[in-house]
Amino acid sequence: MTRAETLRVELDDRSYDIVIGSGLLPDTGKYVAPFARAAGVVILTDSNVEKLHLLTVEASLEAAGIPHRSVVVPAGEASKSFASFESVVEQILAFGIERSTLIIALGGGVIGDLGGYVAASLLRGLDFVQIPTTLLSQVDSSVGGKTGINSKSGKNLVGAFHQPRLVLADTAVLDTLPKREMLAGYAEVAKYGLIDEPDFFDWLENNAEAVIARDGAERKHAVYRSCAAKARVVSQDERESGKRALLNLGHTFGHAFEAELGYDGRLLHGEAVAIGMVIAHDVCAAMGMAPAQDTTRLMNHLQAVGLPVRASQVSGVHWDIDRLIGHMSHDKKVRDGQITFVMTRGIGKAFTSREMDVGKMRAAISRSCRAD
Ligand SMILES: NC(=O)c1ccc[n+]([C@@H]2O[C@H](COP(=O)([O-])OP(=O)(O)OC[C@H]3O[C@@H](n4cnc5c(N)ncnc54)[C@H](O)[C@@H]3O)[C@@H](O)[C@H]2O)c1
Ligand SMILES: O=C(O)C(=O)C[C@@H](O)[C@H](O)[C@H](O)COP(=O)(O)O
Ligand SMILES: [Zn+2]
Repeated sequence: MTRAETLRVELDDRSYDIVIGSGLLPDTGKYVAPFARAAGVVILTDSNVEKLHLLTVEASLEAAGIPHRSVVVPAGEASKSFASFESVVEQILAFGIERSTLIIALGGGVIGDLGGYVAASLLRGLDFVQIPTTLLSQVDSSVGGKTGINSKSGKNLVGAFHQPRLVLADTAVLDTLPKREMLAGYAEVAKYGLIDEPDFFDWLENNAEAVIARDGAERKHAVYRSCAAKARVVSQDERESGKRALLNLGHTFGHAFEAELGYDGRLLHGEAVAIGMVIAHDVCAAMGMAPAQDTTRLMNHLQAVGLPVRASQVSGVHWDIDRLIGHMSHDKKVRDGQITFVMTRGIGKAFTSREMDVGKMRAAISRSCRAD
């Protein structure tokens, strides 16, 4: 077995490990065995990951004597839908499952969110294991138990908190990931530095290229550090009643862009988050609470790695600011009709507040949407 590092998400009654290493996928059976029963496992994956990595996982389960079946959905955000949820649930029920059947979500955040919600719903709750295969899912979505699908009204509006039993992150599988997807995941890596780890942001400024380019020590460090940050927050605030909301930095804006485009792939989640994080810094600078140089520093870094930093970079879209602000009203951080925003005093100094200057926010969104 390859050398792996293990982190633990500490929760009252459902603590679990995050195992991170290079070349773990062929050992899936050994890692999953403690959670698999005679009823076996159902692997949920998407049409891209099926071609690249499903056989490795199936062979490993075979070798470990674990009965398995697979369900494949089309790749992409559109699979986080009611239609896809129904189709997956019906296919799995037709297999004849039991409460001890284990679900494995093998794929990116779409598969993790959909698979986790399917697991939460089937027979009122099956155990599941996350095997994240994108940078985004390895550093963020596989950890923390937020599962769900999108609705016409907005992003992730239907779902459940359902923690996995194990997260198995093989950094070598990222070698097959397209560059654009790698960059989208990188936005969520940078997010941890921006929230409260300025030293990590400094490190990323010097090492981003290596993190993105190859399965080496830098990539493993970035995945480990991101998971450690997320595990810490989730252990303290599993259900987002306080600190966990910081993980939403840039998301109130980013989700509005995604919803407006109907999740059609013109803007990936991580790209939307990159643009949203810039808006968050920009509006806080305009409100006089953060140094304007930090917005510039953030934009320079994201641009240097190849991420979009303005909504105007999505070609052929004329953004309607009122509609974008309308989408924001569906944010899950709305209380008593008011959004709790993730604001910042500068890089590494994020905080939550309801004291948003709506005029300055509108201006910051407009600056992002305007080509210049
Ligand atoms: N639950 C959470 O806490 C959380 C956190 C962040 C994001 N999310 C959600 O995650 C989703 C985005 O996840 P994502 O960026 O992983 O997208 P994704 O799941 O769509 O994967 C991106 C693309 O990469 C392909 N792919 C996956 N692994 C591959 C591999 N190893 N090699 C080649 N291709 C591969 C997929 O088929 C897909 O086309 C969004 O829906 C977002 O809302 C959830
Ligand atoms: O885990 C969390 O908490 C996050 O907010 C992580 C985000 O990166 C992620 O996109 C999450 O799905 C957003 O959650 P939502 O509750 O705003 O839909
Ligand atoms: Zn996110």
